[in-house]
Amino acid sequence: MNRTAPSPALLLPPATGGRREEDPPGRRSWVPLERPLPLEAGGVLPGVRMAYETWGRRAPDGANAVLVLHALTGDSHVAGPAGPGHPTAGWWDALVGPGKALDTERWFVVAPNVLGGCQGSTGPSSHRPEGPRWGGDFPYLTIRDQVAAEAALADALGIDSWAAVIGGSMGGMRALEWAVSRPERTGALLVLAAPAASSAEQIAWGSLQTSAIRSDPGWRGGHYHDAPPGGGPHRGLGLARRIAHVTYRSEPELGARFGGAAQPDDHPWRGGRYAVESYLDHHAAKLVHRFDAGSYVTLTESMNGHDVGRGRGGVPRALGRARMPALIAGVDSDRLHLPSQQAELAELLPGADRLRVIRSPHGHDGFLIETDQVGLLVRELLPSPHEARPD
Ligand SMILES: CC(=O)SCCNC(=O)CCNC(=O)[C@H](O)C(C)(C)COP(=O)(O)OP(=O)(O)OC[C@H]1O[C@@H](n2cnc3c(N)ncnc32)[C@H](O)[C@@H]1OP(=O)(O)O
Ligand SMILES: N[C@@H](CCO)C(=O)O
Repeated sequence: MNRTAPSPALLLPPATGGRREEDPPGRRSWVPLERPLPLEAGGVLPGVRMAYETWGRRAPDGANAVLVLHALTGDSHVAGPAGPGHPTAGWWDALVGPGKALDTERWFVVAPNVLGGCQGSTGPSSHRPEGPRWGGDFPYLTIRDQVAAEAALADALGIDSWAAVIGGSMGGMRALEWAVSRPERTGALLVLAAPAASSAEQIAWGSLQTSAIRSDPGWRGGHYHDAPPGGGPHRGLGLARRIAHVTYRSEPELGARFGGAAQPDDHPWRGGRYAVESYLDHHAAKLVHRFDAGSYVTLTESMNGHDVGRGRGGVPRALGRARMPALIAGVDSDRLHLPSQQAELAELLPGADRLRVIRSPHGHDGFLIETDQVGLLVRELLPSPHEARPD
């Protein structure tokens, strides 16, 4: 068992209450969208900018471009060390680089920060074009809006069509939306641990998390970004992360790692914590220091509203449009995005053959942890070397 000392972050407020768009940019680039973005729920979002990172070299015709889409609290930093502008090391560092599954000698890998996020792209912590931060006035976004912004980014980068679109969890929802709404721009598809539509239970988990944030007095209707240091809803965000993290891991894993053990020197009988509580506190504290609560609410609501079949005659009909080669994978121990949901996708997508199963004790987070297995899927999906070279 890991014996990390209890983190004080939820007792002592963090310095900022969440990351802000002015943080050092690191290797990120930005593209401002030329026009206000029409939103599925009505209205437009003006002044959108999309942050992204790239690896490898773009072929003159852009045919070697691969789009990689991150999950809820991820960002554009798929590969590379932590550093200024990058609070965490690349979340798929094992997959992107020379000779790796996403071989940067061949592929031009592009990863945007999702619209509504807090790592460079426009979100609730961003300033309006001419005014204060959006805060609680930031509009409701759907997965479709996020993909529309990513398509505008692709336009700006001169990429007509992706050789492949790859994503897990919320990134998988967006990858699926790319395939259904823009099949001509999606050469191949890899969806990991994501459903065609969010289920009642997934919405229930999400709503517990947004309720935790909104019930924090520091939330102030979402208008907390200019509050004094630590005045934001960090307790609510920490609670949301604790709830979420349980759903990201499996019951057998938590049992094997922590069981009913007390955290050393912090026994529950003396007002202390169980080891598993300490573990959740640790993950909560880390998230509170690197993520904005407003973005967490916005993105969770986007996931809750995910339904690739909405207004398209239902899921089977919508998926029938996506005829590109597709691989659909689930994690066998995932209790949040159930493998049965991915089996449905594999059944209904014309270009998919069967469900691919990632074997992992770690639950939903297996799509982040089991990089050897994910790498094999990526290699299987991508066209052979002679079909895609930078020059
Ligand atoms: C697609 C995307 O981009 S999604 C974004 C991905 N990134 C994240 O989600 C960031 C948060 N991190 C995580 O969720 C996980 O660390 C993963 C999924 C990235 C990796 O999982 P694992 O390697 O299995 O890490 P695990 O869940 O065991 O956590 C390890 C941490 O818990 C700590 N820990 C373990 N036991 C305890 C305990 N009893 N008390 C306190 N802390 C503990 C460890 O010290 C370690 O801390 P560190 O990460 O600060 O070094
Ligand atoms: N650990 C991942 C899981 C969500 O899919 C995240 O925080 O984004």
